[in-house]
Amino acid sequence: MAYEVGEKSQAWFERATRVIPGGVNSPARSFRAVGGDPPVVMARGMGPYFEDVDGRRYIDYLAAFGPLVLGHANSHVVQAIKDHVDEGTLWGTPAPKEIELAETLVASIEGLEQVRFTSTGTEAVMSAIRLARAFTGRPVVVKFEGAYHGHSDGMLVKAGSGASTVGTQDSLGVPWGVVKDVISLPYNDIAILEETLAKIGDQVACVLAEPIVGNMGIVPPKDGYLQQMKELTHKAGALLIFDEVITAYRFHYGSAASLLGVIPDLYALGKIIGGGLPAGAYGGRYDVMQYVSPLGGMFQAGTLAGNPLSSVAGLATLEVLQREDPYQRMAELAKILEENILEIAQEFDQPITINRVGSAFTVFFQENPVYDYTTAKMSDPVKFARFHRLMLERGIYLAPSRFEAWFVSAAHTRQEIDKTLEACRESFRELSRG
Ligand SMILES: Cc1ncc(COP(=O)(O)O)c(C=O)c1O
Ligand SMILES: N[C@H](C=O)CCC(=O)O
Repeated sequence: MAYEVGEKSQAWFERATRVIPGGVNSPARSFRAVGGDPPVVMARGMGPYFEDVDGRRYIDYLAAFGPLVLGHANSHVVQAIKDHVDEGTLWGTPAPKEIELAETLVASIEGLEQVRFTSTGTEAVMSAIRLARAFTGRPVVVKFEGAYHGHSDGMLVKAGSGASTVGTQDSLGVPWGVVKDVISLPYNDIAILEETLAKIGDQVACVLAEPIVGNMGIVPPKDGYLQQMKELTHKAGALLIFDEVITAYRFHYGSAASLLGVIPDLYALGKIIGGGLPAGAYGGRYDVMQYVSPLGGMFQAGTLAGNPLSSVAGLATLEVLQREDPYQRMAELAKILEENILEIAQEFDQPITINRVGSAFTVFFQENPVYDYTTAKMSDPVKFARFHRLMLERGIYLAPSRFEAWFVSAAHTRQEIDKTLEACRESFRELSRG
């Protein structure tokens, strides 16, 4: 039985391709890496479910690429938005909700002494880098292959996520002048970082890392790696930036940095802090943040930054997370998926590796450990594409790329997990038949 995207999805997508390049507003949404377009066009989300425009239901593990830690349309978040929307949508002035959200972030993220809002994670990272360059007076950024830090020019060098599946690893339109000061190193290899900083450390403004990588699939740091990264970075006189756009509030009520015991100089934040509405933020050490305009000479701005509705949705999401503390339950459900998927794959002789941290994991279609971009790329793209389609056919929505995560949300229950495992069993059986 070959899966066919529904007729209404097809019709909507056909309309989309006429007016939107490739029919999608982010390449990560395209199905080109998993057997081709059209993708499914969604009509609504409720709890752990998606419903498409043809009325088909799916269990959702995309979580909109991370923000929806509470699942779709959480009643507390929706009510908070409704309660606030009559006051207006944007003011262009300081406003209570953005201040409350800033206070909440500062109180719960270790080392975040001040914070400035942006509208996206891309801007958050871009601004943190500019700030590090302003503070140190140095040009070079050291980042890691397969990490994704948004789509600002300098970050499209050996990037992961959508950039790695659509062949724009080094995007057209990015001038050499921008990327010549960006160095990409293999993740989890402390010797290479040490060598690099020994050679050119005095030109390095910052070392930028996803502390737990989410964009070549989930790849955790090796023991001691981040601590050594911090020591080497500081020895070179540079700043350490953690891009926690995915990881902040994903694994506990706070940053991954505090879970891992390594606090950076600056953070980039996004996704969960906007509760499903557009938001980003960067911040960290007080002395460094004094360089930000209008206090200091590092200019950064945004008409939509600190958007009242995003602030309200972010605050409501963080309130639920703090009050209900769903993290252990989410991690337990993800663990059940991990253990059973490994068993099922083995039963059908399908070599896979799973990297899981808490409620987020990636199934790599290869049997060796995955600890960097080179090993992540060994995941078989053809098998993943087939698996993706088989799961879709069985009502399970996975991100359409072998380099993304499955996110279990606070709305998932054992019932969805069991249905997912049934679908996995049938899908691996089909895969084993060739
Ligand atoms: C780690 C990380 N940094 C930055 C970004 C960019 O965020 P945005 O898509 O909100 O611009 C993303 C995801 O898109 C991300 O996963
Ligand atoms: N993996 C990316 C972010 O985490 C995907 C989001 C996007 O660019 O659409």
